[in-house]
Amino acid sequence: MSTMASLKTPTLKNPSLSLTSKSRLPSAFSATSLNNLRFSRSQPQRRVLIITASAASFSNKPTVLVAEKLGEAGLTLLKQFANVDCSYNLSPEELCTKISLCDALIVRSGTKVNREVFESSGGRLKVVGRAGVGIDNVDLAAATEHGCLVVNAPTANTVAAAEHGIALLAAMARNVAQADASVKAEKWQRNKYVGVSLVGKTLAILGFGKVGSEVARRAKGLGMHVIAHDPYAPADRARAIGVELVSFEEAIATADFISLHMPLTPATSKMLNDETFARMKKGVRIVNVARGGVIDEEALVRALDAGIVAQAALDVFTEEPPQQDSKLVQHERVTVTPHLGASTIEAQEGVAIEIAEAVVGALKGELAATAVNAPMVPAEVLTELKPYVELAEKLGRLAVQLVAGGSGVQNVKVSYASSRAPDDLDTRLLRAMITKGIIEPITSVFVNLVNADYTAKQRGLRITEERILLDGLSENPLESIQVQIANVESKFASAISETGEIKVEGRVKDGIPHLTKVGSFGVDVSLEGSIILCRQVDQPGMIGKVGSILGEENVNVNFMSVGRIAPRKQAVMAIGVDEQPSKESLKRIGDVPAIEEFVFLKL
Ligand SMILES: NC(=O)C1=CN([C@@H]2O[C@H](COP(=O)(O)OP(=O)(O)OC[C@H]3O[C@@H](n4cnc5c(N)ncnc54)[C@H](O)[C@@H]3O)[C@@H](O)[C@H]2O)C=CC1
Ligand SMILES: O=C(O)C(=O)COP(=O)(O)O
Repeated sequence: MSTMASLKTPTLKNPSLSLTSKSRLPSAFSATSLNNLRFSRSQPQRRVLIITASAASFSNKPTVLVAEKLGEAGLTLLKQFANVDCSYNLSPEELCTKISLCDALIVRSGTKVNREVFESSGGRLKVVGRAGVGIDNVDLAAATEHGCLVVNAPTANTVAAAEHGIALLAAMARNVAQADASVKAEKWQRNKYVGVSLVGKTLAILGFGKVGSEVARRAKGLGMHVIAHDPYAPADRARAIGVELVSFEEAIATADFISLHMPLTPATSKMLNDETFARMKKGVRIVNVARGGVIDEEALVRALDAGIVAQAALDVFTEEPPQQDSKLVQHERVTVTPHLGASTIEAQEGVAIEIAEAVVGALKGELAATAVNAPMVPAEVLTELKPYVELAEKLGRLAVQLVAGGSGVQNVKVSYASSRAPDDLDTRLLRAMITKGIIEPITSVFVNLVNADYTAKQRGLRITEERILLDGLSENPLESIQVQIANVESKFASAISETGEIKVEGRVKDGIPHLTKVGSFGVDVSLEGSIILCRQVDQPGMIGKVGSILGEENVNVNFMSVGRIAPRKQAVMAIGVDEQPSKESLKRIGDVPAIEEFVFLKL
């Protein structure tokens, strides 16, 4: 590595590096990333960047494909921001054809959003909104690989699902559906439909999350003894509603009724099977408003026929709709509904609003609070981290532009100096933005919070993080962020630190990100436009000379700062500019005799 490479280094070979990468993006919204700060302030340079990137499409509204019925309130919200295409009952082929014209897709449980959908989108699809909880119909791995955010609506249908669970429980215990069909068939079978009581019976809730705990609360009101199994549920939440958390074994062995409320995952798939049915209390009754796949349906038929399971009430099925001749559906002791758990007027309005807000927010570039395949960061933390998110991306962007052509970037070290305890500072967001800043200027890949780690890994980029714990208490989550790129040469030799890495450091001042160190030189320039870094022999009049070259071309200088080793020795001058200087002006700056090297960096 040469630490004194190329005195009088020429200007950046391709000063429009980051523009070029953006202009390859298929949609204007790709350019917004998950960080909308660049649109929020009046920063001429950045506005130019976006407009140049995709002038035509930026003026257009994004297109949202709503592939399943969504409440009116949600549609109204969407229409204020986007072109909304409500196309229900699309075949998989039709969905794949349409998707390349869409920036967002909203589905419920009836649409399979598989890998083909993401591949067919040609990179345009930026958000999939699941208007409900379960995301087992969305291929999350494929979404993440394609940088597509998946958001859901996790809370608005909780009560509806819990109420349906209770409805099924009571209807099953008293044979309501069977008796209803019998009366309508002009029979009057009072002895046949004698039921069982709920009071005093043990109900085991499997999956003590949002729905499970609401079912528990209601079942307690019915006088049931409620136990629950959930490996991840906090015991105090269970205790608070008088529910005992027990092992899976104890739950299934002691329950008179079992109600399922876990997500469908590889771990929960066919959790109830021949083996587990065999360990249940004879005559157990089962309710499933979670997902059909958590039960081995053929095993359930066997358990019903063997009398192990007395009755089942099912809202969900492995295949939806199930086959007409399904033994399970047709079984006399099975009550079925067509996936109605979330289907109340109230829940559907709530879900529609929840998902519309999440999708619009994501399209605007805001960080989603209900992201499924990206870190979920609480809103208050997001607000606090916002300027640091911008700082992180810009430091990454600056650091990579300092790398000399031909040196592959592989090892990046990020140091966060903070007085917060490590648990109090979530750096995933910052790491993702540094990754974005590093990768985007040198590739055509679009990086966001969703695919940052995946993209870094794909490209062999290793990002290690270090926490520097500062003494004392500070209101700021972070004091500074430092980005170092190891084992590379720099086109601006002064950016190489004493230890041989390219080093840039920054901090947030009054809500604005600042560059505070380049190599071993302290500087102070706000990261708001682009930057010219010059190394010079420290002497009076330098700021004036460079300033007047830029002034002649009407390039507005927003900040200048000089960091020197010692008076009249070497110094690094950082100049923040609002407009991009012409090549001629940059050359004239390079020709100033005292300037030993310089570089122009786009933010
Ligand atoms: N039928 C319908 O229309 C509706 C169905 N649902 C389904 O209900 C289920 C629960 O939804 P929410 O309560 O909102 O989700 P949630 O995420 O709040 O709760 C799920 C709970 O399951 C637990 N869990 C995970 N693995 C488990 C395992 N191996 N054993 C036991 N528990 C386990 C989790 O720790 C979590 O506490 C989901 O599958 C969802 O898709 C939700 C709404 C409507
Ligand atoms: O939210 C869920 O997980 C549900 O199962 C509800 O599904 P739906 O939106 O009614 O197709």
